[in-house]
Amino acid sequence: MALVKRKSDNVLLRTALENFYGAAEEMGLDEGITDILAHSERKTCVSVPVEMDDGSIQVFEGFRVAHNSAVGPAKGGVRFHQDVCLDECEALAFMMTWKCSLAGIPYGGGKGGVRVDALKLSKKELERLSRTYAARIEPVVGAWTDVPAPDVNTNGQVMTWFMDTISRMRGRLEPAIFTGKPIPLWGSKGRNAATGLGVATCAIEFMKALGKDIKGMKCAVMGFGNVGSFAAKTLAEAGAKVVAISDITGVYYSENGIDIAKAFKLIASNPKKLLTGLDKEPGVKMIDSIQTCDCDIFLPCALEGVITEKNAGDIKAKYIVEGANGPTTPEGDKILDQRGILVVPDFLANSGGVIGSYFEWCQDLGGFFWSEEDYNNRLLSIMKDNFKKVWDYAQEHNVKMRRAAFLAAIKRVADATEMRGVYL
Ligand SMILES: NC(=O)C1=CN([C@@H]2O[C@H](COP(=O)(O)OP(=O)(O)OC[C@H]3O[C@@H](n4cnc5c(N)ncnc54)[C@H](OP(=O)(O)O)[C@@H]3O)[C@@H](O)[C@H]2O)C=CC1
Ligand SMILES: O=C(O)CCC(=O)C(=O)O
Repeated sequence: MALVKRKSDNVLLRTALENFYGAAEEMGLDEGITDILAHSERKTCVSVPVEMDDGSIQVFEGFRVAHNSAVGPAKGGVRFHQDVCLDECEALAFMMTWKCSLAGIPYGGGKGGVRVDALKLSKKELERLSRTYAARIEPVVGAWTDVPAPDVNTNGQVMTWFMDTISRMRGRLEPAIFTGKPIPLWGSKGRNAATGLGVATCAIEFMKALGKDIKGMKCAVMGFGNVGSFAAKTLAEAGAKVVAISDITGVYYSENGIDIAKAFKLIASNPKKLLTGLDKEPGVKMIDSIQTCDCDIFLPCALEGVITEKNAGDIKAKYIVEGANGPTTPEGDKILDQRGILVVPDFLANSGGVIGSYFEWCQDLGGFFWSEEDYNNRLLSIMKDNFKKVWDYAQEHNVKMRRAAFLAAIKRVADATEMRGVYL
């Protein structure tokens, strides 16, 4: 029977599936294996009732998806955001499978989330939400089954509530179920900065591969959360000029470069970690769109679907390094390609986070912790090797880096699936 391709109205799932099917077809992947890999192994939906501070009850929707575990346990973050839905979690879990495969680490893909405007919750409400979500997904997570981590609006504190709740339920400490934990609680020195450091390292290696120097290059970083802030910091430290940064309060631009250390101080002093007030700094002004601002390298590090057919034609950057998951729609991608704008794809550029989580998981299982220097040296060495692998393949076969990365990533999972058999 001919392969019936899955479709979705969700932009992220549609993008992920289209990219996957395109690569699977190009590599001549068996249709049965293609169909297995186009589906998720497990999709869990839970309700998350929370007692609010005013005594009322609100019920939120929660999800956890394990896309594929042929290579190893599912691995991927948990997102708290008002747009979270099952299709979005599935798309992100799907992309985690390819990310872990490309990175050469022993995991499949997972992702989860709660549909909630996290910024509207008090700390106590956030704790109750986190603990109830953890309790409800308890049957499907574990150090050898599915290992969650931070993503949008979750952090080390949330991972601690998750870990503590499940440890209490199981009557034993379960540190290796969650990564991205604080350092005193079985976390790793280096994990907090790992994703942004990896994104910036890809940008630096990218410029090197093109025979250019990152020093003085104008960079615009969208999103100043975990990924964007450390990407901007690393780029600035490497001598790049970070001309624009943004968060939900707007886009801050300075042609002389934003003082990233000041931006860090500002978010540290803001209860919601916002950049409010940065425009009061000398030379900084607010602009409308970071996507189309004047820069050499654009690094989307916030949310998905921000480069589309509506703005891809106006992008001034010549290079894009995708820190966020799924920032470019297939239509946007086509326009970037026609315009000769080169893109380092998300699941290569932002893989430093999950590679760092893998280090933390290894350390938790062994109860032996590394220095930050060891952690970063290993991380950078893997990131540079992986960038080179994808770059070289793309050059040799005259394909885009996104296609090259998909081809390499799918092969490892398809081989594992075939060798283990389809009855997983
Ligand atoms: N954390 C990790 O280790 C990894 C994360 N990723 C991906 O990176 C991306 C960012 O994640 P992460 O940094 O962890 O999330 P955070 O929650 O730490 O930060 C998200 C940032 O995006 C900003 N943001 C949200 N909406 C908008 C918008 N419409 N315009 C501009 N900025 C916006 C937020 O602003 P504000 O603070 O004002 O809300 C915040 O600065 C996501 O796609 C995530 O899946 C990928 C790999 C690993
Ligand atoms: O650290 C991890 O396990 C996963 C991080 C993540 O969610 C991602 O890479 O998108």
